[in-house]
This record gives sequence, structure tokens and C-alpha cells, in this order.
Amino acid sequence: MAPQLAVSVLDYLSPAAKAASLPLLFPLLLILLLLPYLASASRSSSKKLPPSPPGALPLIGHAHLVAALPHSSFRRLATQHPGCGDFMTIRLGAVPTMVASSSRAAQALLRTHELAFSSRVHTACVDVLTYGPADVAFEPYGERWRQSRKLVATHLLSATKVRAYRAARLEEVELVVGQVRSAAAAGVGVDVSELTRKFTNDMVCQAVAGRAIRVEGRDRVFRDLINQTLAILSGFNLENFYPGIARVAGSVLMWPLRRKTLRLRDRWDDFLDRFIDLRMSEVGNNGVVASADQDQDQDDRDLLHVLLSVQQEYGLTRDRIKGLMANMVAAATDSTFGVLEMAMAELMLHPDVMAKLQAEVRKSVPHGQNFVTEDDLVGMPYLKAVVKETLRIHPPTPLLPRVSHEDCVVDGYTIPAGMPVIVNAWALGRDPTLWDAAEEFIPERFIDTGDTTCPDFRGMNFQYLPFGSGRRMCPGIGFATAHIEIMLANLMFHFDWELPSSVDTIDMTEVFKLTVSLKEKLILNPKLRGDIIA
Ligand code: HEM
Repeated sequence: MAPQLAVSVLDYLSPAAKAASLPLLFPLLLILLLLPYLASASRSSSKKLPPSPPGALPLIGHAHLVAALPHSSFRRLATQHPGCGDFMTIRLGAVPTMVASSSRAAQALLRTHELAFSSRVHTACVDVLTYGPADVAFEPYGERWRQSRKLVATHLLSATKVRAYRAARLEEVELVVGQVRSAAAAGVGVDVSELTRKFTNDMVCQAVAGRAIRVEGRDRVFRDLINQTLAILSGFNLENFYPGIARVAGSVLMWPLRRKTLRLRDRWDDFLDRFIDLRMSEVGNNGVVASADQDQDQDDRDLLHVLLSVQQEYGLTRDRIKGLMANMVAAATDSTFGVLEMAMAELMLHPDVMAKLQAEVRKSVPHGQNFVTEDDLVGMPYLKAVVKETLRIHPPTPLLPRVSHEDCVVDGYTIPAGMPVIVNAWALGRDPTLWDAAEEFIPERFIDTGDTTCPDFRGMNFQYLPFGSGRRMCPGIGFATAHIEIMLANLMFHFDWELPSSVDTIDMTEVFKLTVSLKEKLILNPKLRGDIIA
């Protein structure tokens, strides 16, 4: 979904192939490019689509107007052009895409016509990397998606399961605090981005595949696979912009990307198969894992164990098990870590907010206790407000990608089946008509004062959708917030934080790879509180 939109189609060829084939390729490409463009333009002209901002060029449409941060470009186009504020049609290559930028538009799509927009676009690359798709995130809406979603919601992400991991979470937090403490003692900086990313990745991997994931650096392999998967999914893909050409000349033009994707999928296979085989040999019993009813200690079971135990009952193929495992780790890691990174960056930019948060955390922990536990979090409304404000101003998944699976009339516009639809959740969180001082970081807006109602992020407030809304909304809210809150609280409890002497301020430049994170690593100097028991 996250396109390097301005990339030329020719970038797909190797330098040698490019040189040899340019004279022949160019006219051919031009014809091929024009055909689907004209065909789709004439098809869509018979429907009344939302207005388009001016400036579309033949062949590439609005792609040149969409920069590296598409959420920001979409908002600029929506606010600058009259009539585009709610819905607009952006043409990316040959593909018309509807973008919804207001709370009213989000509500129309995600509540009034929710069912019609409850699928996602998937391409051949997505299918290869998601085993079908056989995961939760890309699987089209239907019976199989419902079954997969129920499996992960019950056996990985339910409140009971999230609670069951609280001891493991605290153990991981202690490891991180130990590392930061060593850095503080040595007077050196720590890479907060790396620490929080590793913390999230380790916890997610453990919940999905058990503690053995950490043996011999397997968690690092998992992370590398995810990084490469996100790079492919967020990079330029001819199929996303010129599906007609991809169909006609796909085998030639898409070969380099396809080869890269297949190689990556082989690495996923190698990794996940070994893991599944190992688990089956460990449980013995001819590889038959105890069923949910037979298993005494159900809360502690990781997702792989559960999937193997219900494999026969649900008719799960091995590929589907692999798709679900990979999907959970990929969906959970960067989004959750992104909030921790951005929260720490905003706190550094707002020392008054950091001081207020530290005061709340430090006073809520009983005297003599040397870590914040999850029981202590109950008395920390400001911590929760800081997390919510971070999610408002920096939602890690800024765009909600959907596709219409039937023709649908929305607000007088006819959206044809198969049209990609994007809700710009980032724009909603920064809409000045919905939020006072919308661009400012003010956690107080999320403190419930009794006379105002604070927006909640559970998908019913259409001005604030960091986790999406409707049946495709994020199932990992409880899992994510549990990790973010306990880690942030402990970072505030144990340490004071300073910028390295070589730096004046935090560089908030973002990069977008389906999720958003800081472009530069967040390096900070921790100072250990004098009064804390080591
Ligand atoms: C702060 C952290 C997170 C944020 C901000 C976030 C945000 C989102 C958003 C915006 C969506 C798309 C929703 C829509 O289309 O309406 C989504 C989907 C999803 N998220 Fe999260 N997420 C986070 C953490 C997690 C975690 C921890 C997990 C799992 C352990 C997870 C699993 C998923 C899955 C499986 C989907 C696809 C759901 C579907 O299509 O049915 N997410 N997330």
C-alpha cells in the first residue's frame, strides 16, 4: 500500500536489460500503458466518482503529487481543493482510488456502508508472502477470514491471554531497564528506537511461537524477514498502479519483483517449517498436539501451539498456520514499537509533559518497589492520556486500506466493486475543525474531566481511528496498549532523559513503510534516578 509512487516502471529492469531493450520497449510500454488507462477512464466515467484534485497527468495520474508520506500528501490535496475535503478520487497510475479525509466520510464508509468496504486489496506479491492470502490482514472478507480472526482473537489477543503474558512482559521490561541502566552508569547514550523495537519484537515472537524463538537469534531472523516483507509490500509494484499491464506483460515486467518475492517466501518457509517441525517433535505423541480441552495450562500456550492443537478441527493447512504466524508478528511489531518511539520523542520535545508523567508514575509505585507493575498502571490516567495523544498525532498505521467488494452508493457517489478505498486516519487526528490546537501535543485533552467526553480509540469515534473501525479494525488493541504502557511507565520511573550534547532537538522526520516511524534513530542519554533501588 505504501507506494514509492514516483518510481518509473523501467526501474524494474536491470541496467543491462534496460539498455538493450529501451528502443523496443518504450513504444510497447506506451501502448500498454495507455490501453488500461483509457479503458479504466472510460469505465469509471460512466460512474459518478468523487471529485479529483486537478493536476493529474496522462499515464501516471496524481502519482507525482503523492510524496514519500502519502498520508500527508493526501491531506494536502484534500484541503487545497474545494470539493475534495470529504471524498476525492486520486488516480495512481491507471487505478482510481477513493480517499476519505473527514470524520463524516470515515463514518459513511466504516459505519453506514461498513460491510461493502470490509475487504482489502491484494496483489500477486501479497498472495505469495501471505500464503494465499491465508492470514487475517489480507484475506478477503468471508467465512475463512472470520475463522482466522476468531482464532487469533481468542487464542492470542483476548484479555485473558494478554493478562497471561504479564509476567513475561515484566521480565522483558527488566531486561530493557537493565541495559539502559548500564548505559546510564557508563554515561553513554541508548538507541531508544532499537531498544523498544527489540522489546516489542521479542514479546510478539514469544506470544506467537514460544520462548524457543530466542534460541540462536531466531527472533532476529524473524525481524529481518518482516523488514524485507514490509519493504516489498510498501515498494513500487506495477500491479498496484497498472494492473492491466501487469496482466498482459506481467511475466516479463514483473519478473525481478516476483523472483525477489519468491526468494523471500522460501526464506519464510525454511524458517517457519523448521519451527513447526521442531514444535511437533517436542510435543511427541506422533506430532499430535493436545487439543484445547485436553490442555491443562491453556493460558500459557503460544499461538503456534494453539494452531497445531486445532489444526484438524478447523482443517488448517500448514500454509495457513504459517500465514497466520507471520501475519501476527508483522502486524504487531512495527505498529506497537512506533508508538513507544514517538511517545519518547514527543516527551523529549515537551519537558513539562515528561515531568508531569514522571511525577504521576513515581508517586503511584509503592515505596520500596523497584519496578512499575501492571497493577500500578491503574492509577496512572496521565500515562494513558500520553499514549492516546501519541496515537492521535502519530498513528503508526496512518492509512486504513480497504476495497469495495460490491458496487456501493456513498454520499451520492457510485463506488464500483473492486475500487481501492483509503481512510486517512492521520488526517482525522489532525483536523483543526475537530481538535483544538490540532498540531500540538497536549495529553490533557484525553483526561476525563467529567464535563467533556474524551474520544476513545475503539472505533466508534470517527474523529479518532488509530486502530481503525468496524469488522476489520485492529484486533490487537489490548495486546498493544499493555506493552506500550508498561514499557513507557518503567522508562519514566527509572530514568531522567537528556538529549546527547551533540544534538539540539529531536528530528521528527518520518518514514512510511505501511507503518510510520522516525527516519533517524532516537538516541537519548539516560540518567539514573538517585533514589531508586538497583
Ligand atoms: C499501537 C499498535 C497498533 C496499532 C496502532 C494498530 C493499528 C491497526 C490498524 C489501523 C489496522 C487496520 C484497521 C482497519 O482497517 O480498520 C490494523 C489491523 C490489524 N492489526 Fe493492528 N495495530 C497495532 C497493534 C497490533 C497488534 C499488537 C496486533 C497483533 C498482535 C495487531 C494485529 C492486527 C491485525 C491482524 C490486523 C488486520 C485485521 C483484519 O484485517 O481483520 N495489531 N491495526
